[in-house]
Amino acid sequence: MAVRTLKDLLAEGVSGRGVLVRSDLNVPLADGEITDAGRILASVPTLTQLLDAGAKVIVTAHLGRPQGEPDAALSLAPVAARLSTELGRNVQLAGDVVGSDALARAEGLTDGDILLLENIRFDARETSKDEAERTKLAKALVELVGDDGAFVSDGFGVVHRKQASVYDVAKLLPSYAGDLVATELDVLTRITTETEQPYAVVLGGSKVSDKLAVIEALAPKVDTLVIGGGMAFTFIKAQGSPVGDSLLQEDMIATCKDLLDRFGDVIHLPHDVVVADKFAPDAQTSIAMTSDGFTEGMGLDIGPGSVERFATVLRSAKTVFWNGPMGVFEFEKFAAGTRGVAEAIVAATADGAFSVVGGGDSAAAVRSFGLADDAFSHISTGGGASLEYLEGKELPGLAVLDTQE
Ligand SMILES: Nc1ncnc2c1ncn2[C@@H]1O[C@H](COP(=O)(O)OP(=O)(O)O)[C@@H](O)[C@H]1O
Ligand SMILES: O=C(OP(=O)(O)O)[C@H](O)COP(=O)(O)O
Repeated sequence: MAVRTLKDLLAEGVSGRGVLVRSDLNVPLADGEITDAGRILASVPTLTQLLDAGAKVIVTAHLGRPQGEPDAALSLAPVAARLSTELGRNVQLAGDVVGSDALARAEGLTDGDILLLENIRFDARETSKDEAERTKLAKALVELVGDDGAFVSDGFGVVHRKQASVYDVAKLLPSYAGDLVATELDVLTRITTETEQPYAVVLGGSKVSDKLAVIEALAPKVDTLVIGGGMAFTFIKAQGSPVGDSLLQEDMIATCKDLLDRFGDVIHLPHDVVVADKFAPDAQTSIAMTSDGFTEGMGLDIGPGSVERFATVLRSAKTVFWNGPMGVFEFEKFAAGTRGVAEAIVAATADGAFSVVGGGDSAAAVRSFGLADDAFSHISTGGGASLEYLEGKELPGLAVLDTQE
């Protein structure tokens, strides 16, 4: 694959040119406050180089999953403020995505200025399945940077999405991979080409349908597949136990049953879980064995016995990839599973394993436990993107950068 890089663009010269940068600034928020700025910090090197070289930088990014219309709770305003601090420059925030305010601000940029567009997913065309609709939005983005503009794809966490600001726009402008995308790919290439056994993958989190879809391709490649978090309950249900009001992907129960039949020796599921009477930090909790299941409440963490078992397999792994918290770690009562898994991976890393933690919330979790970034071999900004790469799938946001030279 031949991809032009940021270095190539800087060598061509960007002074006075409009450069559209797709970053992944999808950071976790609590009461409007950023709880982990990892993705913002990771976007800084590419942006700084472009600004120092005199580009007029326009950044586009998403926050959460709004339903194609403005949602004040998912405005990028807190992100613009934090990015200003990290860059040491004023980051203007447009009041819209590609509307009159964005256009006026883009026209007003001078060399070395930076503008952040409002949450791109406020525009329904961003995630449309209809290519013509996505192309219309991509064209509006191109208009903001002008005819001699360029596109830098730096949002690694979103390169697995065939979306207007990730994929379609790259067909319309000279396009380059940013430094973050290049760094992340280097690490993932190492995991896939220099994989030392035992190779363990740990999956959890709440994006259940996305992640169940990767297991089929991943299971034959790994020695151990540890499954916790919201992911686990569809498997537990497939084993025949009730799971109360836990996260459940009904239409995947049969698939999970089939996966267990074929990869039962590789897949490790929790045998106990922490059940809460409500989704709240002060919920009443109990431990349920998954062989019995539970009819009331919801499973919000793996149980203590499962933490021990998972930790034992992970401590002896030589390659580990982890995406998705084991429980609702944001509430202290449900953080023990994620903390236990994190500590086991740290111990394996200290013993020489190559470990990668990926995903916005997974990275936030390990930092919230006070574990140093260098306790792991790499903390990736992409969870789903990394998983799809490890699965061997073509990532649209990368494939579109291929110049086939
Ligand atoms: N059992 C569970 N029930 C509901 N939510 C869960 C459960 N376990 C984990 N989560 C939630 O999953 C979220 C992270 O999921 P996800 O976005 O898939 O991870 P990442 O961002 O690391 O890729 C966290 O906010 C966490 O609270
Ligand atoms: O948070 C993200 O992915 P992740 O949870 O897999 O790390 C990315 O910003 C992509 O978001 P999306 O899964 O809503 O497309």
